[in-house]
Amino acid sequence: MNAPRLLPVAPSRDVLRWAVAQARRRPGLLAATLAAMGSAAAASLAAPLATGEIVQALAAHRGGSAVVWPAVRLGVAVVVGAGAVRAAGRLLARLVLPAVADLREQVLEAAVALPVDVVEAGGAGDLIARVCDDVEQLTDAAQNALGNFAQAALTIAAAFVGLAALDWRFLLAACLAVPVQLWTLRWYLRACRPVYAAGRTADGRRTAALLGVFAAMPTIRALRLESRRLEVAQEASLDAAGYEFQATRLATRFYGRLNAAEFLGLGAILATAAVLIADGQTSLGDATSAALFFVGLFDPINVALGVFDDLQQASAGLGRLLGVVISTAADSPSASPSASPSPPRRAHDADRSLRVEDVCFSYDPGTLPDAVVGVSLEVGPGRTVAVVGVSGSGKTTLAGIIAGFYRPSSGRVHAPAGRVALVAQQPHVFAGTLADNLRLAAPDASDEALRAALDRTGASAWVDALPQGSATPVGAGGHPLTVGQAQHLALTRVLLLDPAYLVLDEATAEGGSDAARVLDRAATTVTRGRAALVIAHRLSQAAEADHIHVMRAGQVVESGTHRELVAEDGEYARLWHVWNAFP
Ligand SMILES: Nc1ncnc2c1ncn2[C@@H]1O[C@H](COP(=O)(O)OP(=O)(O)OP(=O)(O)O)[C@@H](O)[C@H]1O
Repeated sequence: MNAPRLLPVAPSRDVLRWAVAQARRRPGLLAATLAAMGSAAAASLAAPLATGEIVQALAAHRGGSAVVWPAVRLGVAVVVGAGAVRAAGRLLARLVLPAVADLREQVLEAAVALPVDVVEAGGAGDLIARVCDDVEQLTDAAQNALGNFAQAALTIAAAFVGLAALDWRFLLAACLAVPVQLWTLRWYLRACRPVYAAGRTADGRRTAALLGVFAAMPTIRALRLESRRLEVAQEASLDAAGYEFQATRLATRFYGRLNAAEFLGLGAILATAAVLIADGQTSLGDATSAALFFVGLFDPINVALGVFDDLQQASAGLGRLLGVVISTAADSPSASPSASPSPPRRAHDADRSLRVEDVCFSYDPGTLPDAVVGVSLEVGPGRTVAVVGVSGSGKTTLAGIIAGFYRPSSGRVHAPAGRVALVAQQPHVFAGTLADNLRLAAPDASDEALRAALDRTGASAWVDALPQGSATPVGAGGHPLTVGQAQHLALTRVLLLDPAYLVLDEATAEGGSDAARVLDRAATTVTRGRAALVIAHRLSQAAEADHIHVMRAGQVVESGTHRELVAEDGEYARLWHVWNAFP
């Protein structure tokens, strides 16, 4: 079995660039957030200083009145600090959550635009893990870890300033802990990075394995493959759980080493205090404040280093999310079917034709032969070109390539006037009302516009007969639609979308005879005025087209008008005679 080709991950510099760009978009909010965090950090200095003064007053037996003012300052510092922390949390949420929401939308948009073969190559699990788990992780980190980290960093900086202000030797003593902390952090980051990266990938594989079991349930049951498939899913789950176990073990060792650093630093400060007090170079109050500054560092340091866990994972997730956006921008033919930048639009420009140039495609290069081999064709504005051929000749694959679902392995599709819309053989009906299904193409369309489109394609007759007309729920769990009705709906949606290019893949093939005539008329209405490529199953459709290409084994073997091809007496003529004998 081929290993899945997972979607790319954006490099760290792109992640950083994205984060900086987001911060720059809201400079006022960023400044207010930093100001609130700074106030909270400053307030955290006041409490140890006031406590030191109280200790000094009590030690010097200065009486109860000497402790009142420091006690008041202590109370004010606590209240102001708490208020500033709350304000900073709210401001930070307003700063980062919209950015995460924007990214989520971009990723969803990009995921929908990804070529089908790219999604299939990585397994749908990879994409789902990114769109669900990574977004959740990033939102969580944006709400908690980021704020906690920034606040802790400012509090640490403030405490070091406080220590230096009391006596530079206290600062020096506290700094003894720093090399151990930095070494611990360096060790931890090096050790946990590959574990987290592998863990996220294993999560993706686990999701893919579980999805595989659910998607193939009938086949699994029919072939009695339950135990084998469960084994595969179990292996993937154990693999993912193994990485979580490794991460927990690393975190435990990490906190153990931090405790050792704290012990070292506090011991050094107390020893320094003892020497300085004995020499009369510092007071008991200042020594108390210094010790409290250092003890006050325990929490923020643990928080700052500890949330690296979350920030690391969020940054890995961000890289994976940006990877989806980047890969779509770089690869997706559906975002722009042309490999080269589109020239500016020019009305009535002869160069607005849909051009397919020497396109090849294989569903599994190296294993399967090309399903489309060196196909070239052109569809001018307002023209209808038909593609015909026996089953398996490559028509549907060609339609998928032109619509941007598959990336050609060579050659290119050039669609200079905009996107290519596809009406597939079996269009999907989305869960929602029938009107919702139409509004997918035109979210702002009024009820009147929907009605006009339904009238034009002739679908209003059966839509009005539905229990609640266009407000009838359809799709999964809703009113069932026939394949013909789903195609009719898809054709109506094309009118609302109004694309320059249209590919109809046997859109009318499934209809019964009366329904087929209605759908044929709808198809004619919809293709009018566009460059339309019709994958024609019914040769009566092909006969009306401006030009016809005949495919065999992935190649175009004949081209011409209906009249020319019948006269040529080749493959098309043979198909046409068979069609007339057994329409
Ligand atoms: N998802 C797929 N994976 C692998 N091979 C595929 C896949 N889909 C189609 N093929 C193969 O590609 C070739 C072209 O198939 P395609 O469906 O494009 O032909 P078609 O002319 O549209 O056939 P039909 O008229 O029956 O829909 C066939 O050999 C088919 O078996």
